[in-house]
Amino acid sequence: MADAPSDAPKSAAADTPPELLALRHQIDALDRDLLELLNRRAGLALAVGELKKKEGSVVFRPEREAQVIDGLKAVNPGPLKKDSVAPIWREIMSACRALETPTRVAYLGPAGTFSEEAALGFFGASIVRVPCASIDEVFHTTSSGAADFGVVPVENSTEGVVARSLDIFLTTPLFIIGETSLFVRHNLLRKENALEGIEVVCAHPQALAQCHGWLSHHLPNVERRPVSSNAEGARLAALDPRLAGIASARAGSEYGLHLVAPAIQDDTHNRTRFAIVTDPHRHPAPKASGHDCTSLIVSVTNRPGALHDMLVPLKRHGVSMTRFESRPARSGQWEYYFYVDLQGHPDEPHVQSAMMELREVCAFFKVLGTYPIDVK
Ligand SMILES: O=C(O)C(=O)C[C@]1(C(=O)O)C=C[C@@H](O)C=C1
Repeated sequence: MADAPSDAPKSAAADTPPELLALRHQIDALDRDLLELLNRRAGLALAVGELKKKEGSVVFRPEREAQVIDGLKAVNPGPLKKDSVAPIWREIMSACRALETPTRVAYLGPAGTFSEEAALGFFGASIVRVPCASIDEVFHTTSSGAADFGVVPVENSTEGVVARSLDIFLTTPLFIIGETSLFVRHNLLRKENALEGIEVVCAHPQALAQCHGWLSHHLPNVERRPVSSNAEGARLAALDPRLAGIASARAGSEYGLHLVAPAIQDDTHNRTRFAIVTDPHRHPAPKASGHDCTSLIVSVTNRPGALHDMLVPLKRHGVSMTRFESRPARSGQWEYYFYVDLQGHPDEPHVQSAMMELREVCAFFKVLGTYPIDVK
């Protein structure tokens, strides 16, 4: 006779093959060891925090965090992938940092923007989020002291520079202490799971431009409405079924929208680079980490050979230029500001000499910051 069905739920273990159970047992034991080790690490971070408080020095040390990650990647024996090291240790250091002091980070909000994702990617999740309504507000919130750091987009691999950020860099008292970049995957989001019936697509102008080809092909007669951020577009789409937004999948789940069409950006390798800014009166420039970048804005007077003269000191001292961007100076004279990234740190003698000579030939010379190159 068959057994009478029992109402009692079967224990998960009863169904699990013994081999799997044994492996999970080992994982559980290691997780407890890891937790113990992480707590010991957190205790040391707390002691570092006390020391820093006594000395009156700042908690966040981007160069130290970059060195910790670089060092671990170099000795990682696997099978954990090298690329997994940075995100794991960023979170560990974020949690340790939060024990020392809260880190308030301003970025272009609302919740669900790529800027928020960049902030979390750089600082880890243990931060106080300060979403702002515009790039201008991110700078303002950071310089007023309402946030310790600001995260602003500076360039996109499809669309080029983020002009507003570069223009503000010209006059802001803030400086750059870090950089991070993100793969930007745009998705069409909507309340209804269909393309039919969409009357307006709302997104940040950069996102509309990055999806121009897809929109022209699939929604040729639909209005494209620029809004302050992609997450704002998603928020609006959640309020009105005639609207669709273009934003991250995270923004879609944040606002309860269907992902009607995934990855609609024209360039599959679409990346955005962000700068991390802070107030130099409250935070010192990062020390040399061994893999650094120095960002400058310079201009030269409009005369034959001026640009060539600018490059000579870099060549003479063997300093690589990894970025060269021009923006009109708005003088009406066809004059330009050049946004230049140099490889290295001003504490390195060859970089210092090149910068001193460069300053001599420039009509305008501003150091935007020096910081560890993004470690992934
Ligand atoms: O080494 C320090 O200065 C610390 O405060 C510790 C620690 C870490 O967790 O490793 C935390 C925050 C800093 O940004 C750098 C590193």
